Amino acid sequence: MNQQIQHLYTIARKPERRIIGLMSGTSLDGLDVALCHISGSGPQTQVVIERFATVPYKEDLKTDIRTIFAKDKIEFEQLCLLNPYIGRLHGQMILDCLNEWNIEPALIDVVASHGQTVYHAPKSQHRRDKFPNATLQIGDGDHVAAVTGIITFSDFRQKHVAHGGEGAPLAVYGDYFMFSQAGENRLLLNMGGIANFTYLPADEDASNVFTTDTGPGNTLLDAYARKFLNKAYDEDGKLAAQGHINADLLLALKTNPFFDAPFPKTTGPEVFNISYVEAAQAQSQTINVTPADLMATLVQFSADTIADAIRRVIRPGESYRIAEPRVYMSGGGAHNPVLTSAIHQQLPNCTFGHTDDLGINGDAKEAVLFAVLANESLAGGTTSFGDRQGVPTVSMGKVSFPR
Ligand SMILES: Nc1ncnc2c1ncn2[C@@H]1O[C@H](COP(=O)(O)OP(=O)(O)OP(=O)(O)O)[C@@H](O)[C@H]1O
Ligand SMILES: CC(=O)N[C@H]1[C@@H]2OC[C@@H](O2)[C@@H](O)[C@@H]1O[C@H](C)C(=O)O
Repeated sequence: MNQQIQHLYTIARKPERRIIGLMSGTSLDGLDVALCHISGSGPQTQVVIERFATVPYKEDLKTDIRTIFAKDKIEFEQLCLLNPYIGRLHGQMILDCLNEWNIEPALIDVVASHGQTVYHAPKSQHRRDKFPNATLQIGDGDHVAAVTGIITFSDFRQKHVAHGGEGAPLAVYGDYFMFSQAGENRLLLNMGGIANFTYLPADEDASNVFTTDTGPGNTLLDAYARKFLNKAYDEDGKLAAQGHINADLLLALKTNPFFDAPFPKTTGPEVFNISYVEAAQAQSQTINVTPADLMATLVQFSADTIADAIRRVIRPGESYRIAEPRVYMSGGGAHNPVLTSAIHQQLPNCTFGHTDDLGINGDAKEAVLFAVLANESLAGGTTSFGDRQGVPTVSMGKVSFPR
């Protein structure tokens, strides 16, 4: 037997694994690196985050990624070059973290690498009959494995697509395994570039669990922070707090079939970008709105579309009806007080917490998700989520051996 397969087999049989989960999201702020101790699998999964760091991306890397990121037309050479480049860079970032944490790479069982999404195209978006749902993540796992010497799981989303899903959100699996709690209706709301939530019913019935994107989280706020402030984001919503919501623009922003589509659904910056806002401004004759008013309106746009989606779950008479949900926030948007208080106002019947209250750092949650998915591929894979669309019972992640 190939020694590397023997090694993988040994790891799969361990009662507890040390897995590094990696996530580089749509905000392009950096690589989230979560070193997790994981035991059990499926609903018995137990995770302890041993270390966590966000390794910030340098400006030139962000610029390189933005040349192809969420763009319909790109230079193919750039895509081809970035694929190994990001893989190697992520590998090096892992080594740097381990060095800082004084942990030998040999003590890590596997790496679970999401890579960088460069284009997301569910069928509802591309609308080209003969093509399936599609999504593309780069930063090839072979390069991560070669640089770190650690077996690497990567490219998690393709199996989901292969079984009819949109390739996202995958949070449904990790959220159910880590956060489902009998007796409490929970909504796990993650606000990254794009916002999504997982519904976890109090009866823990897996066949009713799902995650859906709700639309923009921070992606438009960040785009205009770069434009107006020359900063990566509007820190603590300071600019937004100075503005007034423009009702006409807000209405135009909310006019998009994505918001009426059934759950679960996904989207990305391919749709919600500066051109989208400019089209809404033209349509609502609000091109002269001030930067502060635009920012205030965009925050309200994120808050309203998040709250509208959640209301569809909790409103009496709807099929997903639930009572007294507690909303646990995570992701960078949870640090924006203007955004969070707008959501609180929109959902007066919900109580609010943070995933940190449940033992998982909200900034690490998505990186932890990929560690959990790799753990599931190694040692689990039997939990069924029923026939609900978008939650196929599959093992995810392709294996790259270091040699
Ligand atoms: N103090 C703060 N004030 C305002 N916004 C903040 C603050 N801290 C973080 N953010 C926002 O959070 C973003 C980063 O969020 P996060 O890392 O969760 O996104 P991501 O994982 O890249 O996105 P996605 O989940 O869509 O893939 C920043 O770009 C910024 O918009
Ligand atoms: C295609 C893609 O990368 N989607 C991301 C993105 O970031 C948030 C939201 O959009 C979510 O659908 C997904 O990530 C999380 C980790 C998920 O799959 O659950």
